[in-house]
Amino acid sequence: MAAGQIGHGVPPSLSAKVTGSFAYLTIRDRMPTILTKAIDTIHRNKNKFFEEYGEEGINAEKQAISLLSKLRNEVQTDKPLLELMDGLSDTESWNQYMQRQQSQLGDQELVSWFKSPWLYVECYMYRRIQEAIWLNPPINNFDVFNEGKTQSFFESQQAVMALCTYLGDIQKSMEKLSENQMSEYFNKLLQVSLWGNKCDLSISAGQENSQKASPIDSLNSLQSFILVNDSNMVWLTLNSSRRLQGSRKKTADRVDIVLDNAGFELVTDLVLADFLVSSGLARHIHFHGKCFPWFVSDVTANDFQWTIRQTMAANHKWMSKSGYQWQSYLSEGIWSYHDHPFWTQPHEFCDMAADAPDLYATLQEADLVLFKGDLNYRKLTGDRDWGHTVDFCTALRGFEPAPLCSLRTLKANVQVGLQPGQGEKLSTQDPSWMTNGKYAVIQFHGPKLE
Ligand SMILES: O=P(O)(O)OC[C@@]1(O)O[C@H](CO)[C@@H](O)[C@@H]1O
Ligand SMILES: [Mn+2]
Repeated sequence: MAAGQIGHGVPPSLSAKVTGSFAYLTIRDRMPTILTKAIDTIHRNKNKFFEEYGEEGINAEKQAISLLSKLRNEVQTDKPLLELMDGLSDTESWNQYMQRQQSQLGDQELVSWFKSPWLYVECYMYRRIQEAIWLNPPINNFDVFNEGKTQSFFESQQAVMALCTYLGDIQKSMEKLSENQMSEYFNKLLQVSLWGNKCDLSISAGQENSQKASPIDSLNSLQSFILVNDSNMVWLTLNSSRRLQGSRKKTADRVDIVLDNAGFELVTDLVLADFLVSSGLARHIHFHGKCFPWFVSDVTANDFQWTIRQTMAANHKWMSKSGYQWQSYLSEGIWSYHDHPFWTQPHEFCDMAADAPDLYATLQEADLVLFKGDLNYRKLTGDRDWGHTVDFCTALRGFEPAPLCSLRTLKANVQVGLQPGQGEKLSTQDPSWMTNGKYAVIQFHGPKLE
């Protein structure tokens, strides 16, 4: 059992209270750096704002920068968190969440950056960045993280082409595939989507002169870094709902993908989704993205559409073919993109049923929900100080809208569902195993099928 366990068997939230912890270093170093970069980006776009909006654009740029500099100062000096002032549809809910955090803390101290749960304050920072933009028309549609996202897409072109070619090859022989071959391809594309979450893109052959043009080639050498691999359960879940079709099931087979990052990772998710549909493993895919720019690289509706348009426009046969295919899935309603304010709120997912019952009900319609990335894992497990051998099911604390699977490379120090001794062994071999992005999990929760 983890140190610091509190009542009802639920361990405390990770927080910067613990000096030197990953949460502490993130808030002390990483978050101010992200704010500085956002400020620089706005400043670099000054001329563009002037060309588009004249003096008004320049004034908005100055105002937004001033709000972000103030925010950076609040973080660095551990000021109390402030209520949001922008009066948007989620403002009230954020302010109520702050009250909730305050009541948990008691009257002795105020909710602040280094004292409150890391998950909460980190999410809050991204909402405050957005407030600084939204409060400043006419630049209120500006995405401060857009440049990084598009750059990540362009830098991984080689890997994207290789992946689309691989998908095209599978699809040419799809009719003749045995069950075994099908499951092999499924596992490969699931793992490509998993490693797509490794934000340094080292899986991609994006580097110059690389012989390994395909991310598929790296999979074997990465295999031993997958600490929990429940992909067989995911495969069985997809196949069992296929068998049930037409009998007990009211709705068509549906897989939901709760997206994480734009750039190469999004392409790996689209390729996986294409395979699920073209192989008949799923009939519909619902993608879930963010309502506004979030955690630097997360997918918004704009990023989603942009990525598909870019793929269509590529000067590469298989890549553009994939892009056109994806566009037609969307226009035929086989694929759909959804966003919901809950994905850009700070709640642990165990709160979803009570705090976003409509979203919970939507997920309940899926046969399988894939959660991409580290932040989703933190929210699944509540970003708490769980022992490594605690069951994934225990850490989910009742969040089970449908069979679900987390595809995550480890970038934060929460990891459950390991074998006894596994965490200790890793800590000796590689002390930063939980945060260096080298390791990953494919972790499933749902009915156990044979
Ligand atoms: O969810 P993702 O994109 O895989 O990762 C998000 C992330 O970069 O942000 C946090 C640190 O700032 C960590 O949860 C994680 O490292
Ligand atoms: Mn992300």
